[in-house]
Amino acid sequence: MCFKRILYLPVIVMSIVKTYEQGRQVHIGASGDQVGASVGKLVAELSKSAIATSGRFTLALSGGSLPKILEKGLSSLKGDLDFSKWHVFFADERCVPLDHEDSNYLACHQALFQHVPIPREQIYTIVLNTNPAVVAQEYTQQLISLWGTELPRFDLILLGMGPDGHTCSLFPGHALLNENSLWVASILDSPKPPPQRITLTYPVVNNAAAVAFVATGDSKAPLMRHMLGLETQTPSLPAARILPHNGQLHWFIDEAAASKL
Ligand SMILES: O=C(O)[C@H](O)[C@@H](O)[C@H](O)[C@H](O)COP(=O)(O)O
Repeated sequence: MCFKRILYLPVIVMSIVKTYEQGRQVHIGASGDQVGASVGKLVAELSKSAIATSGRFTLALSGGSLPKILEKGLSSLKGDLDFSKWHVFFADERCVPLDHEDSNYLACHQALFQHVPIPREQIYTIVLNTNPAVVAQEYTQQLISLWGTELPRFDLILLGMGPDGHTCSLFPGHALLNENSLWVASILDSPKPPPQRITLTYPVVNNAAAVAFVATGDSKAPLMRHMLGLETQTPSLPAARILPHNGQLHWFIDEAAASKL
């Protein structure tokens, strides 16, 4: 009797990676799960290489949909990563208590921090004050506690992009787009609620060793050509002005966001 051997191979569907203008690496995933898995893989790789060269991994996280997408990539972060060497900041944060439903810290806690052993004192959270400018000054001191007076150079900053082209809390047409001296600025009139926030500024974000945007869904599709340098718009939208001077720029998007490329 002849038995036919059937080999069942796991189907590993990888994101498609393409290179666009000025070296932007675009990773297109078929689903949110796949986008999350690819982002998780990058975080794991950069964590390992940063810890090998400098003994620590400095990361900044955003709010919006990013934490939940990152959660989908958690399995890439389990394993041999040394979370005791992680230092985590927020690319922007809403001026609300840490246990408020609008807090980016809370969203990141639920999606990531509660699952991995990052020392709590190495997760740099805002100290709330009625004056957001004071919150920004205090947060700057927290950056100084790690980098001294040198311009911070994050190993990785994870960003989202709003359908209006904002990123961090840098909104189109806002005066903060011209902020060149502060590392962390406050905003009182964010068009996306809540209105009071703090945000890293361009000098810090563009000094990162790597920046990765995570953008999914149809609402992001009309902006992608501009974001990847294929179409100019004057003035450039805030997210399109993120071009690290001496670092990598990644975009992790799903097929919906990629539909107009
Ligand atoms: O705190 C915030 O509001 C964010 O940090 C913000 O910059 C966000 O990343 C974008 O608005 C994209 O949000 P979505 O991913 O939800 O579209």
